[in-house]
Amino acid sequence: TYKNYQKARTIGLPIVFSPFTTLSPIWALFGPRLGPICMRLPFGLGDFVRHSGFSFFWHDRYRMHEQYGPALCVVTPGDVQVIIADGAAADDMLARRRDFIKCPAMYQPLELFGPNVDTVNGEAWQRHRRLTTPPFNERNSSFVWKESLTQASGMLKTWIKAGKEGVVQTPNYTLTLALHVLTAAGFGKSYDFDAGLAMPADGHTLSYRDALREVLKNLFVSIIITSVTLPSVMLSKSMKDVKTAIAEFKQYMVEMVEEEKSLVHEKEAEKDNLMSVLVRASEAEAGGRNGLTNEEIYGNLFIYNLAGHDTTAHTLAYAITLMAAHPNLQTWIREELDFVFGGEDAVGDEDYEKAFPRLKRCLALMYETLRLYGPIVVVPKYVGDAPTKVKIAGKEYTIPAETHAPINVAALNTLPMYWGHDSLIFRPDRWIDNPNPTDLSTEEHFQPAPGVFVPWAAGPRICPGKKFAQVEFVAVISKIFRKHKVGPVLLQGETFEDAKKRIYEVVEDSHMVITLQMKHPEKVNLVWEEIV
Ligand code: HEM
Repeated sequence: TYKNYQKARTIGLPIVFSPFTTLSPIWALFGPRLGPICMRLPFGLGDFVRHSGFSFFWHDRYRMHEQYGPALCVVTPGDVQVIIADGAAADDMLARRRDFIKCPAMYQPLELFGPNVDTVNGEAWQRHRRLTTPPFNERNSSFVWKESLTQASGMLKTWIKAGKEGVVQTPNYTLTLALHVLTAAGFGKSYDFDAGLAMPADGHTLSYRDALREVLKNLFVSIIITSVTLPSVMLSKSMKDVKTAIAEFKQYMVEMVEEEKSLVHEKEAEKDNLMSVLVRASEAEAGGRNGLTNEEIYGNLFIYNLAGHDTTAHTLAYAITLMAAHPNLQTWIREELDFVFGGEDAVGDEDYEKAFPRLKRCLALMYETLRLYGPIVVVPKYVGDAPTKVKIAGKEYTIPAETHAPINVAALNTLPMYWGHDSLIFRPDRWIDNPNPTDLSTEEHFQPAPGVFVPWAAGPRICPGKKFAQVEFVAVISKIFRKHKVGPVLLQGETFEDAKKRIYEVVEDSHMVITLQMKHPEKVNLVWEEIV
């Protein structure tokens, strides 16, 4: 710790201590239980919890920066972290991918099917990025739009069927929806929203969707199983199921990629899904050293699924749960839906090109949900082999080699200096400039200063699925709120105001499980009704 303290002192930022290193498995395991207990210790002894682990960053929001300033150093026995919540510094760091890399030790576990665009740095990243970004084109967005509408219709039907008892566990539904959008728009495999276990393909024991769902649901176990060879007797039944799902999913990828490659050679047209475009982009370079190996293709196909699933699904779940607390916001969104789909120059539901750009309030709802309940709480950057300089609040600092430099997104999203004194209040209309109730076509989105609002990161490593997620979110919201409304099931003797308070308790009681999610969504059941 003393060595790390000396290293931190050279930086010149405020210093705090934590007994747990950034990647500490012990704290990852016990922190969620021990953290809240430690925080009650007297004399500020448990203060370290606030800067130990991403769940705690989220709960703290901007407060540690109010206390220590735009950046602080956390010294632990294993490393030094410089936590940064300064918009201009974040913008600069995100633009400099060579100076602020992804920590190899942190991302390597995500290579369970192969190296991919999310895990590599340097020249390798450039090659992966060049080939993995073309699939996210407008043809694909149009596909995402249509599939999201279809899935949302199915989801809404199930919700209406739940009647007055209400829908329990809204995130389970949005997870299914996001999975189905990915299987279709990502890989050309469509499923009905309420399909039970799907038929496995020939030679398989699980369907593609069910294999993928099992791997995503059990990511930690999947990582362990793929990184250590454990004898079969040491595996529990559920671990064996995960192992089967991993093998099945891999086999599906092998088959899909092989088939796509043979289609390329038969000169069959490219399809709109991510896999088809990725395989073709890579094949176009095959033979040269610039293509992707099969392992790299599998790695990227998996990372599309991993990065695109929980993120979008939980953002939708938070937005819908919060909307249940705000009937006035539902009216506000519906005003826009009536304007776009029912007004004088009405747009057809399926017309992605015309509808999506006009649904500014729907996208504002996504922005506001991401601001307060975004799935990614920090963007974890790392200074590699050589020290580097960064300007924080106008003053230059040198960050030593091998130092973590997480960008505190949860703090940037809530600092009153950027968002005003109501920064912790959920208010989607803060994103709309020129509000004019009589002419919605003049509404524009508010643009925060560079680096302040970076839920998808920014710069060269910005999330390539940003548009995919936006299109999916907006399509779903436009479908479910067009002719329906949602509210909480009231408990006995409860008023709507009490239920609203309960909703806020549930969304605030969140934690990080790779992404941010509610701990107990089952504490608010939601009733869906048609508007008559
Ligand atoms: C609301 C939804 C989403 C959010 C908030 C989000 C956020 C992010 C963030 C913050 C990063 C940078 C992470 C880092 O640097 O450590 C990232 C990277 C990435 N995201 Fe997303 N994402 C979302 C949806 C998606 C979707 C739908 C896909 C694909 C279908 C996707 C694919 C990726 C990939 C492949 C990367 C790695 C890019 C690179 O390192 O060059 N994401 N995302």
